[in-house]
Amino acid sequence: MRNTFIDNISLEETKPLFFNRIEKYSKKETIPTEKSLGRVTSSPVFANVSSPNFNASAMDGILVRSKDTETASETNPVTLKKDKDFLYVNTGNPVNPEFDAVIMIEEVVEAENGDVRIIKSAYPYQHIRNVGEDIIKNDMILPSFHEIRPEDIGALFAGGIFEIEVVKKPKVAIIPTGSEIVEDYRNLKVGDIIDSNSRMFEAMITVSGGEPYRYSPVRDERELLKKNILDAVGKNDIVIINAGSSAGTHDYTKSLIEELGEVIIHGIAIKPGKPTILGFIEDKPVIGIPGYPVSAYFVYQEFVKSLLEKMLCRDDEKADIVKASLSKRIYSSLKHKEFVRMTLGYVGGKLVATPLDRGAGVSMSLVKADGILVISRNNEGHDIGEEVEIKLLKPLSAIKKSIVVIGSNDPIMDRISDRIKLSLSHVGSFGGVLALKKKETTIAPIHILDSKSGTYNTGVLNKYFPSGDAALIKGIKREQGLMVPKGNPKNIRGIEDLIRADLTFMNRQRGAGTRILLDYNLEKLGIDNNDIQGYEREAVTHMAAAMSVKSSTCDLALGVKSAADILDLDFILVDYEDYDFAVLKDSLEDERVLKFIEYLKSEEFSKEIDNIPGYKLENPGEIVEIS
Ligand SMILES: Nc1nc2c(c(=O)[nH]1)N[C@H]1C(S)=C(S)[C@@H](COP(=O)(O)OP(=O)(O)OC[C@H]3O[C@@H](n4cnc5c(N)ncnc54)[C@H](O)[C@@H]3O)O[C@H]1N2
Ligand code: MOO
Repeated sequence: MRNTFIDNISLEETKPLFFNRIEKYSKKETIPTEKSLGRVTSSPVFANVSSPNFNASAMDGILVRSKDTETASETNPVTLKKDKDFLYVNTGNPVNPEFDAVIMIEEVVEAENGDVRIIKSAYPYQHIRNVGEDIIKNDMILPSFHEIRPEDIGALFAGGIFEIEVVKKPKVAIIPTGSEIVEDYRNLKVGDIIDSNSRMFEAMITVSGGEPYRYSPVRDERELLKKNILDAVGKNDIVIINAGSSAGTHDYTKSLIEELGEVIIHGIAIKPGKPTILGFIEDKPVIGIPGYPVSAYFVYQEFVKSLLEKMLCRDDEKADIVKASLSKRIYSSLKHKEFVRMTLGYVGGKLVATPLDRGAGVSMSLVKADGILVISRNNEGHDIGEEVEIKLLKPLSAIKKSIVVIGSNDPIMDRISDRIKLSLSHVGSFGGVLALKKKETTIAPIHILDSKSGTYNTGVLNKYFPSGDAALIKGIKREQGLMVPKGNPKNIRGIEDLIRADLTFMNRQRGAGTRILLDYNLEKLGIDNNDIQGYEREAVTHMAAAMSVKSSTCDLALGVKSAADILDLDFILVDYEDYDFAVLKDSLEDERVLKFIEYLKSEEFSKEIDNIPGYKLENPGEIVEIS
């Protein structure tokens, strides 16, 4: 049976319908204070003892009676008799009740007979810490519903609190569902998906102050899922059911929540996360979270995190927001509110935001994201260059360190970014040149062949930066060639074979340097594009092109050797090309760019390249001026 009806209610309208039914969580437990980090107090905590609980010297020196010192001055020093008028004391020692002040040892002149002379009077209670200076017995150390921090633990111990009553961690059951979901990565069969979401939920629940309880993936069988849901509801405070939320034939979550309790919402106007289900069974919140990892992340953030915050009376944590200029146009549908993962970086003092992959299945877009752009439901998107607000996922100080790199893609960039923080966006060589022109990137990796001169990269910069404000940082030389299945079963020899009727090709997108190299070679050989099957099909990265060969979507594609190697494909060399870094001359003074150049010139980089077949170096880091 399919779920046919899915609501499309806004996130803003949904929240009160759900959260108004959630009550403050009242279960408590007493735990050792040293184990209380991150826990939430259930009631105010009052001190058992004062700190200090005696009058204590605040300095190393002598204990005196202040009235004995009243007349002391440089011209009229006062002598204090050993054992009678003063006692030696160290910082923290109790103050003998006979005395009422401390003079620091530096201000004391010691005579040979053991007496001392002082030249300054001491006022009553000078350098004495009174009983309870820090904490007085019965003072409130922490209020209720306070999240305990390391400094709180210190104060609790000082106040004699060795055990503390805290709110119990709400128990959150995670039930991953789907017959395709497996727990082991070995022997993966076609169709198997590793259960990654429930591992992410476990960590998120822990961060939110809950106690996760993860079930093993449940096969798509209605009765089995029902049994697991009932078990989870019996033992937990919140139940998350992952996947099976949509309209598939095996999506039982909604009908089971309906059967066992009540469904409040199925379908929210957000992307990703549309088929979310919110309901209650035995008054316990039950949330059906969509299966795609990115949908799972956002639905957790919007509902489960807020739920735990509300139950634990924690402040809802609001991300910091920054304004940034968009480096790409973003379209969005009026049907939903959208959460777009973005990378951020400073280019010439301006914060630039670039969207990452928007697919709900691309969990790496969350790993790479510096922030989130929320596009509201009544908004069709944003223009290139428009100023937008981004919710930060990383501190701005970390974002300031990274260099924005927009342009052509090469697997070597990931390796460089392991050393020098790069914020990478792959738009092809020409996209990089245009981004540089518009000052939206600091570095543009390019490999553009000038078909007249047969040289790389300088031609295009001469053309686009005629006033000479660009420069080229020499990068690497890489082998470009035909990627074909292992063993080259169709016996492909070179570019000339592209017109063979038994071969289908996969091209790269317009503007990609690899495509220009292809066209250059086709022209040299006098081949017409129209004679190539698949010329119009486009992959956006070398890896995507290699993947299409690996998955038999095509017979061959043009790309770099490293991509072919990663996927264990055969490779037929076409040419070496120059993969260099275009920059604006100004940024040659940017500290981050200087570090990048230094790394290209380093022994470490040269060793790294030596280990990867298909690359060679010729003066990496050298600056070529564009006249
Ligand atoms: N006809 C329609 N089809 C779909 C709709 C729709 O409205 N009409 N909505 C789409 C949207 S949007 C989403 S989101 C998904 C949600 O699907 P389900 O929640 O039913 O989840 P599945 O289809 O079972 O899985 C989706 C995807 O996620 C993977 N997955 C599932 N569990 C895990 C896990 N524990 N760890 C990692 N990955 C997991 C699963 O294998 C699938 O690839 O429905 C669309 N379809
Ligand atoms: O809304 Mo679904 O959550 O896009 O992938």
